Amino acid sequence: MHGTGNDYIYVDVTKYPIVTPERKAIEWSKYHTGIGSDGLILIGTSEIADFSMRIFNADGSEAMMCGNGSRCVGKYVYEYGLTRQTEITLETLAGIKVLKLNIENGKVTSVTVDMGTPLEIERIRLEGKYPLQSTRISMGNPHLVTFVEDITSINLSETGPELECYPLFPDRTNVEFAQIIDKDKIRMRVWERGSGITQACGTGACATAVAAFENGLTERKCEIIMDGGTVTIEWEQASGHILMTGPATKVFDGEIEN
Ligand SMILES: N[C@H](CCC[C@H](N)C(=O)O)C(=O)O
Repeated sequence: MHGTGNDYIYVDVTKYPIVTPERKAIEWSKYHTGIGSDGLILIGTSEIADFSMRIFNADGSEAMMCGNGSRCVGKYVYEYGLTRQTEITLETLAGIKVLKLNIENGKVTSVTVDMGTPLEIERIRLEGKYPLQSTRISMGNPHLVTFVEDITSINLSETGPELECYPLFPDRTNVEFAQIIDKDKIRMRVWERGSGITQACGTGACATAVAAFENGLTERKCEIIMDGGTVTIEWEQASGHILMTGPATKVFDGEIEN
């Protein structure tokens, strides 16, 4: 399944337990010898929510949260008959998220996720090879957002891995570059911690929207246009919560030796 092109392998571990998800994420994410994906997402039970989700990047590292993945989990549990609810709570390492499913003809076409509040927001000046004025934001997972005049001038393959491992981030970070198109429209590209350049990043879209508003560049609600598609982010003034709305798409079902 994918959310705006950010594709993961989804496994219902209540039916198909996976003993070494770190290893399987590496093995199955490979494009020529595996399935090919940005990582592996495990759907499970929860004592404190309707379902649980764990997300492993393509390098096997486990992350706290996956925005695009959470939308696809909502689609999965509804369309595979694990629930008839259209509002679902999902336990993640970044806390419980609330999903509102948008259903058309029995299919989940898009999902609105309450991503909670941004945990840390800090403007920082990077020194050295990339002297940048950036904003560090945690959505449960770490993000470094840098606004540029022309996003096509950024060589993400070169800058991404350098900034992912910048000394300020002991656990590495996701890296977003963004260009303001309008007060409610941002073009963003992402180098993801543990997966490299992906088509989109849900938590990264949230971080980008928060950084833009904090820097006075946009309104509280805006579209984040990424390589693989667009999500709508609203940072609610009353609750302080961030709402992310975007598509969820199933590509195929398959079987693989575990
Ligand atoms: N690479 C991220 C996890 C996946 C997040 C992203 N795919 C999303 O949609 O939020 C990290 O290590 O924090």
